[in-house]
Amino acid sequence: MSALVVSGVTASYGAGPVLRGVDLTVTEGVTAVLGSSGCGKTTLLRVVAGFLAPDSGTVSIAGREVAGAGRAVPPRRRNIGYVPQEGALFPHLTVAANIGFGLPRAERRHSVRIDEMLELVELPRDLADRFPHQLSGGQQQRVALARALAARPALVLLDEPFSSLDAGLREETGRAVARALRASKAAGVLVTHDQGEALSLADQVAVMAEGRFLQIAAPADVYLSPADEAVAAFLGHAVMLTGTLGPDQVAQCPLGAVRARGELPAGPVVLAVRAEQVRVSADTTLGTTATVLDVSFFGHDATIRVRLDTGEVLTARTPAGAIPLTGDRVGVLVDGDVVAFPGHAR
Ligand SMILES: Nc1ncnc2c1ncn2[C@@H]1O[C@H](COP(=O)(O)OP(=O)(O)OP(=O)(O)O)[C@@H](O)[C@H]1O
Repeated sequence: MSALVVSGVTASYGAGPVLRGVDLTVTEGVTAVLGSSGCGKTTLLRVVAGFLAPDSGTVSIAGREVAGAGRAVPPRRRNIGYVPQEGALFPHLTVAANIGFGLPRAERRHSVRIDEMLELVELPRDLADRFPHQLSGGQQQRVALARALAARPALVLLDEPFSSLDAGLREETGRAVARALRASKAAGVLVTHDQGEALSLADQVAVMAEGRFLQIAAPADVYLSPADEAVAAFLGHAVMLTGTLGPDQVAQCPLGAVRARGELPAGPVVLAVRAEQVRVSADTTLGTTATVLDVSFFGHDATIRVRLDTGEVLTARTPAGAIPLTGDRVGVLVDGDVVAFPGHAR
């Protein structure tokens, strides 16, 4: 049985539609809803949680329809947990009382269940008597998840739960939260605009733009086989180049001859060139000549923005090493196959 089935959902706040026909099935594991700011991610969570009624479509949780034609099961009866952006723990309650708040009244004082939940989210038991302000941001988010999981929900909704944490803590907390969700057997829907977070933590990534899902697939599939140009451009910040594909699946484009991935008919194509596929060489006799516009050094690697002599601007991500300087003349090459889509005849 699916933990969540969203079918043909449209929703609005009175004005124009925000969700424009959304379908999503979550069976188990973590599903990341990934999209840029304002595309409707939080609105979808609100509809699933029962804080906003859909204008049309249905929502079923663990096999039971909770929203649809004339039906609106209230949030507390939906068998879901909710983890908001900044945990929203009750400041005047201890960790144990916060976690207990998610439990039926009879179970609230059972420290066994509270200990179990602390263990599940990988926090030491001696944190039970602390107050939220005595915890780090990452610990607070883990307690918020423990509270959400305490009542054994079928589904946990997480709305940008790591956005207030710094980079290192974010990764560590994200992994711990994903482990706890899997161990609890609750399915999770994680809303994020962070691609790395979505690709690394989720079993399924649902890419949203303007109130619709563009693609729902495993992380490697959305990255390596994007459904369309919009998904390709959004994930991995690909640069789109137009080209002409020959019968041998080799396309001629501003970067010279590049091999197109997949089987496309010969003719105009759009090529999605990812930064990690672009290589910059000090030897201008290699590849296509370009001028370095700027360099961003990140320690483990660097990104180099170049302008080809034909005018196109693209970004190369290279290991830190021989990094050129702004204004240098370089040769630009492409490594590996490039994702291609049918182009438009001009
Ligand atoms: N309470 C509201 N009343 C009116 N419009 C709203 C309300 N909440 C959100 N919106 C609008 O609905 C659209 C989608 O908002 P939503 O919060 O779902 O986006 P999001 O993808 O979660 O964005 P973010 O990543 O910035 O949180 C936006 O255009 C927003 O301005």
